[in-house]
Amino acid sequence: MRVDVVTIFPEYLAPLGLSLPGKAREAGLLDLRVHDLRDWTHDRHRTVDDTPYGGGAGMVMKPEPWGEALDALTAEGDAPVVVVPTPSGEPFSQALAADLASKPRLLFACGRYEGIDQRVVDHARTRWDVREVSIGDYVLNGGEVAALVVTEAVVRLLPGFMGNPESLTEESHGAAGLLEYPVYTKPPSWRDLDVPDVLFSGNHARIAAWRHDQAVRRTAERRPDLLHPSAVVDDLEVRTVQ
Ligand SMILES: N#Cc1c(-c2ccc3ccn(Cc4ccc(CN5CCOCC5)cc4)c3c2)n[nH]c1N
Repeated sequence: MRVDVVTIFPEYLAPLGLSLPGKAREAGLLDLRVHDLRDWTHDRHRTVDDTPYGGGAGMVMKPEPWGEALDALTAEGDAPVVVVPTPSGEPFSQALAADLASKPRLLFACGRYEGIDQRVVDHARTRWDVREVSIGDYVLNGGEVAALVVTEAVVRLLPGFMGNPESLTEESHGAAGLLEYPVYTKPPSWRDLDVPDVLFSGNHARIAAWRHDQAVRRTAERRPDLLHPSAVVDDLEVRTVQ
């Protein structure tokens, strides 16, 4: 997968060179290219913003640099999905991450200030698959954090990326749609807190049942919205009503 990120803060994307995305790049699974939007300006001050039509606080990102950047970056290679982080976007989800992971190329348009001139998105929609995405109901100062979040969530789903693909199926918001169960490691007792006995039983069926019950319990308590409406939570044991 090729991922292009266009931003006025290229250094913001440095963490993508670390940890898992970094390994993906070394393994050739991820071709990450970060671009400075100001490379597509032509004035002495490398201007990317201007005052908003209609008045209001703050500044808006000018369309011209974005148009030139998208033209240049899409002149070669696969047609990208253009991902535009925005507070007004579609909520990012594991399902959307899986959809994006199936694409050959993503191009993140990271805005700042009060956002990007709407005509940039409108014009992009005439040429590419555009996804306006929000990573949550809170306000950030720009799209770079979202690009980091979406890239990590997508890259870890790429075939051959995770050492143990089985771990992907057990995850929260994964196939089961439940939150993850509690995990433990050595020592068996720590500050008078013991690891649950079932995990020492060697009985894999019992352990699996205990883990499922813990996941159901946790989901019912913290994220009941993730439980299917047909599910009946009885003593925190979820049974789907036939
Ligand atoms: N993903 C994601 C995000 C973002 C995000 C993503 C991209 C950009 C680019 C600029 N900003 C700053 C910004 C803040 C607030 C507002 C709202 N406006 C309403 C009308 O009055 C003016 C203000 C707009 C732009 C961004 C924020 N925030 N939260 C998420 N989950």
